Amino acid sequence: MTPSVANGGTAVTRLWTGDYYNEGNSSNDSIFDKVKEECGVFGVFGHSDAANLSYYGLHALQHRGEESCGICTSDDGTFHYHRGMGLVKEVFDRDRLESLPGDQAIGHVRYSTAGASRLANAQPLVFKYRGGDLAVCTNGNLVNEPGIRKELEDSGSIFQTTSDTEVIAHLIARSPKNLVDAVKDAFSRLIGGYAFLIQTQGTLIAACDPHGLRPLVMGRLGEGYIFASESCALETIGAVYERDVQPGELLVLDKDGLREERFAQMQRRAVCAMEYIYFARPDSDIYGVNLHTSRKRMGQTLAQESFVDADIVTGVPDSSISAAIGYAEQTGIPYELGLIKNKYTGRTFIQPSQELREKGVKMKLSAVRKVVEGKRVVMIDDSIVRGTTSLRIVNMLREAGALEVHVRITSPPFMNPCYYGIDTPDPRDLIASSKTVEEIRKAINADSLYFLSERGLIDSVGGHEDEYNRGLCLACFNNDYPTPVEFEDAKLTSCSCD
Ligand SMILES: O=P(O)(O)OC[C@H]1O[C@H](OP(=O)(O)OP(=O)(O)O)[C@H](O)[C@@H]1O
Ligand SMILES: NC(=O)CC[C@H](N)C(=O)O
Ligand code: SF4
Ligand SMILES: [Mg+2]
Repeated sequence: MTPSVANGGTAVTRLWTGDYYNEGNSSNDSIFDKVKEECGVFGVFGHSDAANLSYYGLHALQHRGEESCGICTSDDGTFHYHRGMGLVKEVFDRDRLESLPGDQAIGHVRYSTAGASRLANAQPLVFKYRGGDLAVCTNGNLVNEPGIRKELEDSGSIFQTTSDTEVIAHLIARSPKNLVDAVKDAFSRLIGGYAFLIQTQGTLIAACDPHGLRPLVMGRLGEGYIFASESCALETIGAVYERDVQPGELLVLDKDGLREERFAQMQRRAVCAMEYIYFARPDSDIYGVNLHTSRKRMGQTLAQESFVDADIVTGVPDSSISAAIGYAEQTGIPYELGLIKNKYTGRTFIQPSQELREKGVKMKLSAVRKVVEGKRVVMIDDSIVRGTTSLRIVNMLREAGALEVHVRITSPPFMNPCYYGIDTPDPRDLIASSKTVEEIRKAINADSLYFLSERGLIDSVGGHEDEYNRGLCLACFNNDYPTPVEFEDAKLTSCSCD
């Protein structure tokens, strides 16, 4: 699929690699080989240690984005900020944090989906406008951003970045209304999946898209308020979880305290299923559902749907360990540590060539020969995207002496691109888009292969009261996108919204 984007009557073609989604990155094709993490946001309001808390909060969210990070504080009406390429612990040190005073902050860890991975696009983005200072950061992706950007540029806007996040700042700055109404109007124009934090001197605003595609939680630390993409970041700084930011909701904090507002009615709720399957940390809860527990249930459900007689169950670390425990518990087959992940490998995707990438995977994972030798192994992983990881791991287990390797995947076949903040490869490279399950089994050299059913996935996540298929976004599996994703001649053409 090559979607196009409306633009006042002129169709703008959106390409999948290089052109729009990651302009400037196309030469480094290694970053397109996987479904990649998204971004993480973190915010503090009313706590004198805002920068340090943001540092620890972002560190807890590091798995959501390793390319760049930043923190912007507000101290008595003055903004202080720092952004850099790399990990939180590389970009910030004690001196740097001391240079960011204030009792208010927003921070970000980035994995780019729109706009190249470079310093200019690192977030929070910071601006001066007629209302003073303005900082914004987001996790997600704005599907109709190119059209809005074009419209703004045509009427004089000069963009500082190629990040989709910047349009919100322009929309706010151009509005004659007060800040909160300007923000509401701006959000009502955006289509996509997002969790936004917006800061001005004395105000912090948190908002979630009308479908709740991207998670955002609020907690309390003493008198202060904390926002984070995942609840694990609250736990890390000793904050107490209070609630999830609801789809279409706008939470406003200022000198008068917390105000709960809406910019849209909640539409079809569609929380990203991949958050539950893969992205979020197992110690996080999303909408009250713990990630480890739901992944364990996915393993149990997989076992009910596709039992196979074997000697050991092993999970691909780290994301599939919970599911492997569930599969083992359900079947009575012992769970074993058949695969080990090297903690120090880090960002394997930045290695440039295919050859080095393959070495990178070997650097990252190894089979434990003494555990798998002579055994029939059930190997659990969360997803097959291109199929390269599964093939390598199956071969690794065989080379270590496994007699049989049965692959069980805790998601349905990944067949369609994501438009909501997950970086997916070119749709033609998604192995399930062109191969049957049996063909994939052969391609990854497995003795058997089974993908968790959509029904099984929904039941395993649980906690979603909506009717079948209505509480989760499953579009990368079933092509049912909760928002329009194609724009042509100013007409929305692929709307599956209610
Ligand atoms: O079919 P593929 O294109 O190979 O992609 C699928 C793999 O990618 C992810 O792992 P990854 O190694 O990226 O990172 P992880 O260590 O966070 O699981 C995912 O967990 C699968 O294992
Ligand atoms: N992965 C994300 O959530 C990315 C946020 C935003 N679209 C960017 O590319 O900066
Ligand atoms: S398309 Fe897939 S990855 Fe994207 S939001 Fe929906 S479930 Fe998540
Ligand atoms: Mg993996």
